[in-house]
Amino acid sequence: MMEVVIAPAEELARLAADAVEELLRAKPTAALGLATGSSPLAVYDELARRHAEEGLSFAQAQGFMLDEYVGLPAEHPQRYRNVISAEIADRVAWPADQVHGPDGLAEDLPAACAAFEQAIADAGGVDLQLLGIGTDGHIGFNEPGSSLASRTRIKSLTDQTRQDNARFFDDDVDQVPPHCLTQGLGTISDARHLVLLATGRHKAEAVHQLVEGPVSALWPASVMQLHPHATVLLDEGAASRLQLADYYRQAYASKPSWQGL
Ligand SMILES: N[C@@H]1[C@@H](O)[C@H](O)[C@@H](COP(=O)(O)O)O[C@@H]1O
Repeated sequence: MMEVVIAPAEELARLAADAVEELLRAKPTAALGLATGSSPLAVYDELARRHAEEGLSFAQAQGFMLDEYVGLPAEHPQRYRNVISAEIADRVAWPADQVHGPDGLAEDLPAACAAFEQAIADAGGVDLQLLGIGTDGHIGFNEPGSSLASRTRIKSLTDQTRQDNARFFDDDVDQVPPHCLTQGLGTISDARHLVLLATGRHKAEAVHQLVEGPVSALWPASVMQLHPHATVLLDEGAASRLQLADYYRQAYASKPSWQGL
């Protein structure tokens, strides 16, 4: 089932944080899937606040990153492991050995991908996966053309994605690595709950294809239509091309208050 929620960005971040908090309070050892990019930042801010002010604990939780660049030096601030440490893990005192990612510096990259898949399996699978979406419809770094059944592997980034991410690399597209490791669409789909956040009109076409397009490798996020529990959190801009927006609003407005995401 896919649920679409259209609300102001602050409310979306609170809703996603509520889902994480509810999970952690019920299952302190839960496995959380962590996304990079701008989209989840407000969620991480809210989780950090709840950790500091309300005692929300990540001490027993496991974290699994979605993706990583290949070859960025260990200390590079844009290495996703460092981004995740700075944006969430360090702020909530999450023990570093409980936050896992595919190793973009490994000599043997396929072996690193397999080890990461094994770590997810050993943790019993991901309970809740946070996601953003690229303007070309990627989730993780599963670019258009990705197999809907793919597992963690090496991918080449599209020019579009490298241009989109150049803002994190001094606006210099040549500094954006051409390759990455990413959870596959099959890996992501195995998570028990998918929570995707998208804000801004530049995401509107990708969001329309995700929610209302045909399920197709051309718009990789559309694989979420096959998921039994997917939540899509959108602001007005990101929702601006949805054909059934009024229906989604009505369904959410009439939702029983006891029902979470
Ligand atoms: N690899 C990441 C994705 O995991 C992210 O969801 C997406 C959107 O990024 P943003 O949230 O900054 O728009 O692109 C990045 O390249």
